[in-house]
Amino acid sequence: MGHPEEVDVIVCGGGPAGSVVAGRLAYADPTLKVMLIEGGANNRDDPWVYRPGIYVRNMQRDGVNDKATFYLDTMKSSHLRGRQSIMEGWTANDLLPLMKRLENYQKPTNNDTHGYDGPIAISNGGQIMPVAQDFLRASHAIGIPFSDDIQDLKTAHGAEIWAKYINRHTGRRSDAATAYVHSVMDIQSNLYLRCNARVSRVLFDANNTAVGVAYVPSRNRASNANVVETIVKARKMVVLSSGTLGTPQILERSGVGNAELLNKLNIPVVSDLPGVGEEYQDHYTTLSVYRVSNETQTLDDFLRGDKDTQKELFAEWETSPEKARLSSNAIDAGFKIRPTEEELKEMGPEFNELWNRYFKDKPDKPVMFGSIVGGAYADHTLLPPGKYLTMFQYLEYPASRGKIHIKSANPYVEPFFDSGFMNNKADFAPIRWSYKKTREVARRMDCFRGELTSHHPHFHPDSPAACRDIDIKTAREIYPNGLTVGIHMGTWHRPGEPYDASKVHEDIKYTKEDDAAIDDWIADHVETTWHSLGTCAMKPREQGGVVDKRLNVYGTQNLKCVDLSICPDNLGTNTYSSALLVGEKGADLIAEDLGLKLRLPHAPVPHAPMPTGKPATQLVR
Ligand SMILES: Cc1cc2nc3c(=O)[nH]c(=O)nc-3n(C[C@H](O)[C@H](O)[C@H](O)COP(=O)(O)OP(=O)(O)OC[C@H]3O[C@@H](n4cnc5c(N)ncnc54)[C@H](O)[C@@H]3O)c2cc1C
Repeated sequence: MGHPEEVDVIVCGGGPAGSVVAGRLAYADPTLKVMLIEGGANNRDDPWVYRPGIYVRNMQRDGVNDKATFYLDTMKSSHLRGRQSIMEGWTANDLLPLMKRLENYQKPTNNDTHGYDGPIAISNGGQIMPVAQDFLRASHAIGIPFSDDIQDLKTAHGAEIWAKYINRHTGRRSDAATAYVHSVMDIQSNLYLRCNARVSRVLFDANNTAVGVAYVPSRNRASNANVVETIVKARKMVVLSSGTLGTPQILERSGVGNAELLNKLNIPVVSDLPGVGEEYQDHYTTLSVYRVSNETQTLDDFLRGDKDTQKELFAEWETSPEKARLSSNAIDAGFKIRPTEEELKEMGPEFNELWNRYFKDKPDKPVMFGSIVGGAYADHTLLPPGKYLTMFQYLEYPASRGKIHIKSANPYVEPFFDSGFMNNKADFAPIRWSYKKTREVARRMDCFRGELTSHHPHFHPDSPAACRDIDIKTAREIYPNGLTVGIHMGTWHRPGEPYDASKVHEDIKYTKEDDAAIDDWIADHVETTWHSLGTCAMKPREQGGVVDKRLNVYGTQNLKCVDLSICPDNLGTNTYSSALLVGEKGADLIAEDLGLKLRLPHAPVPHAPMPTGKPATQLVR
């Protein structure tokens, strides 16, 4: 049966926030017709989505990846910082019940910040790699204490076995669509899911009331590349949940944005909101890769495509997914950190100014996150053989800002995007500091066998801080019959001594030149964590706000934004949680507007098909 041309509520975008809104509303009232329009493919029971250990496959830029859209910086720019106060109804105390409502927390805990019967399972995954314990011991040795929960809304300096959105009973990723959308579609018929469809614009009546949307196929294969739109009407509400990068583009194509830009593009102005698409934020990441001993358990052979290893790991999944190695993403431990007084002195005036203004009196705000991956998080065709671990350094509250704007009313035209990364100098010091911290942790791990020099700052070869690659003993174990093992011409390969972690007590000393080398490396390699937020901020209109505290878009009716674009400031969290939370809050607000009561707990989460012991189809799409 075809989908209706008119429904009650249209949700545009089926990421975590949109899935929560669509699923919660549809489940609340089986007579309410809800349509969820999603640009990507349906993920229902897709083994390339639900197995945590293969997630990198979904990030390959191979041209046929229907699970990702890639945004490339088109220009550079510079922005100033503008922190905002919290709006009424959005304090941690207001949101805590909603955080609990979404969780099915499966870790032991000593605090009361978690929920136990929500749709999203959280656990350590089925297997914890031994490098995680090695990491925790080494972190403790440099003053980062162990905690059993650094996500308790208070801890800002501590290390833990990393919690993940994985159901420990099934080994599966706890994705929002399965939890909130497929669960409802299994038992009710009022939720319509339209995938591979890109919302081009919102339709308004003469009073600026949203009355529907137009969408186009995600890929334009129409004759003459014409834009062929389909219209769906919404009787009650249009919700934009297309994410930090998608939502502002839809608004601008609909006439909601900076009037100057819209006039240039011949788009009739519905609401002049210069804040649309501005203040883009992210968590910035750099990653450094280390050599580890050949006995260390890592995912390298699996990731580089070793056939026997892949066969073994896939087979393990098919028989007991709940404890298979693929039931984890190999990111098994991590920390949040704040600098000491001594460390602050070395972090320069720009960061100290930011510290005094923003962090000093907020002991629950971490400056950096760090985490360990049991394997090289890199293209393995570009790496030497052997085993690796990767240290991630994440900047939680960057001062830099970016922006995204459409270049055309045509939904297929790529936008202008400036991530703004590092355009505020204050962001260098914390990343530099945490590079040093993670390096000190790595050096103290039992498995450590040197730095993969290509993935570290290029210090002067004479500097005591210069990186040292794999020692010859470990290298010989990799190629016992190799005729070139141990030769080194020039300085690019500087083998370390055979390693003994128990002898590491002193921290590496860095000179000004060393710090400059780290900053160059940061500038060259800093990356997204895909924790994008902030382009349709919830704050007063006169301050550049786009939505009010009920998530209504200023100057319009029946139109809300519900996704991470609404965040006026950054978040020291994993943003998937925050997106789900914004979805829960949005669902509450819309239910109130429509006079509905949400039904709790949510519809049962489907986990079919249960493993049969036979390999599932490994479709490469
Ligand atoms: C590779 C990767 C790894 C990540 N790892 C982690 C992690 O380990 N932990 C963590 O907490 N977070 C992680 N994140 C971040 C997390 O996924 C995001 O913060 C979260 O998904 C944001 O949710 P959202 O609902 O605001 O928007 P999105 O997830 O961006 O959802 C928006 C949805 O709208 C769709 N869409 C966009 N434009 C249109 C349109 N015009 N019409 C219709 N549909 C549209 C998109 O296809 C998408 O499904 C990761 C993200 C990525 C990409």
